[in-house]
Amino acid sequence: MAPSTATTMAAATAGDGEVDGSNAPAPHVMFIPSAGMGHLVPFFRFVSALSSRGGVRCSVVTVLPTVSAAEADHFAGLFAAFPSVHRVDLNLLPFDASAFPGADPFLLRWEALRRSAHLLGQLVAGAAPRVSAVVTDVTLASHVVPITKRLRVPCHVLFISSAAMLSLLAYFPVHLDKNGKSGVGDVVDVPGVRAVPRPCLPQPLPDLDHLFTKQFVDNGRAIVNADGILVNTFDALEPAALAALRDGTVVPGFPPVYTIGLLKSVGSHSGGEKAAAAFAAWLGEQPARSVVYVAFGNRNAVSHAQLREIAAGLEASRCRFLWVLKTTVVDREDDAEVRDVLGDEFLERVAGRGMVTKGWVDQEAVLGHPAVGLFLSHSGWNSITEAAACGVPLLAWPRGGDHRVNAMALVSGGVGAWMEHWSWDGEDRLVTRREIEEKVQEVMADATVRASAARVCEEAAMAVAEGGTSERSMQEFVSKLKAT
Ligand SMILES: O=c1ccn([C@@H]2O[C@H](COP(=O)(O)OP(=O)(O)O[C@H]3O[C@H](CO)[C@@H](O)[C@H](O)[C@H]3O)[C@@H](O)[C@H]2O)c(=O)[nH]1
Repeated sequence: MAPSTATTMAAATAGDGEVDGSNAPAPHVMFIPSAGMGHLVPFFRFVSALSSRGGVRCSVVTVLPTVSAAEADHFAGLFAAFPSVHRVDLNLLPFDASAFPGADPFLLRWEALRRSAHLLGQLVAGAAPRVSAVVTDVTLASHVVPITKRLRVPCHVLFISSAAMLSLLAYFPVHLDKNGKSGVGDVVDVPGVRAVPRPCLPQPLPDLDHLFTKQFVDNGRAIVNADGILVNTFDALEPAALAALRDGTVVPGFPPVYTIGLLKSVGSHSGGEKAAAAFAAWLGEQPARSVVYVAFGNRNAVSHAQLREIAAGLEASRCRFLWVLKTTVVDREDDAEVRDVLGDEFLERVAGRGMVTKGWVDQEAVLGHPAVGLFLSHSGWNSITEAAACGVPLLAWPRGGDHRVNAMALVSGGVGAWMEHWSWDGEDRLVTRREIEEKVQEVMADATVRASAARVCEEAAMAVAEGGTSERSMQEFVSKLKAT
């Protein structure tokens, strides 16, 4: 198979690949990722993990055009690092977004992808060797699951958030059916897992006509018909949610749940080596556990007024910090300079003890650096899992979407603290510099939180080691693939 070559649909072939000891042809898994770095990063980690094990042919649908430069870089990085992973291009059909004024660009991309889903069906049906199984991103589940059923190809859903969030997704349609005209109500009580109060739900969810809600409900109904769900978590981190999903308490007849986490990068996928070297050099000069790493993911623009409070709070905390600052929703396509946002004077005052960047940072590497002692984060699930894998306590400041549900899971899992009353997107109140200063200082000094995060780190390592829960789950999944 030619490395890293794009194919047209008709020529989609995964090449000869490997065969297992029985001389049976290796199963061919076609991956269908979605958009947004928070979705692509774990998807690529899983493709890398599966590909590295050998004995499975992997092909990855690459949707063109990509939403951002960061996404394009990551696709290129995956195919360069794993030449045996086959690239299958899909050109999106034109999509008129005018019906959804002001909608989030990633939500629009998911909708465009969903409306091109029949093309995905042709890619699956036309591939050679025959596709033995599909792994789809959850955002496309309601379109991909029925297509694969028609084609009689097993379909697994890769769920890139917490098991807690998976339980909410699976149960939410049942909740709506039960509630009838009352709609969402004040609380969604997910059986066997937890009651999620309305203010902790993703913001658009109470609006049943919202595009997000429609996709959420459709996907929630569809995943029940998938052949399995792969979740980037591990049993000791979310025992209650996983047990309730597996034993049918959340939704009767729920498909098998495979815990495959915590996923880590294998090989190099991201650009920004120069920047990474600069941060590593600076981190290398800082005392152990002295730096607060501050980042709110790829999709969370924080208002300028709130950014100024964060800046003042970090400065007043007298802690060292590395801050990845973002002011727009699409990954890194952002023209404002750091000094335009924070001012030269601030940057001069914190010079030497604070680094601020708007570039792409290798977050996994930063969290793995011994100088980092705390992660002030929006609690996107990838950020939580990366911190957990490194034993870095997290101070969660949810901004939107699944963040508050994830924050509940991180607190019960022992990964860190959650500022429940700090406002998130759409709420007016600014979190003040004083609140940020005090909380950062408090959690930095909290030995109990630190010890708990260190314990989770050990448990995470055990889960993926030989005989660990996630390793066994992964083996079970691969055996199932080989049996198809
Ligand atoms: O400069 C950067 C910025 C981001 N990242 C990586 O990008 C990912 C960010 O993921 P996450 O922390 O989950 O945040 P979002 O980008 O906000 O992710 C989206 O997807 C997640 C998984 O579904 C959800 O939990 C989030 O709510 C949703 O916003 C992580 O792997 C980071 O390591 C970097 O490496 N460098």
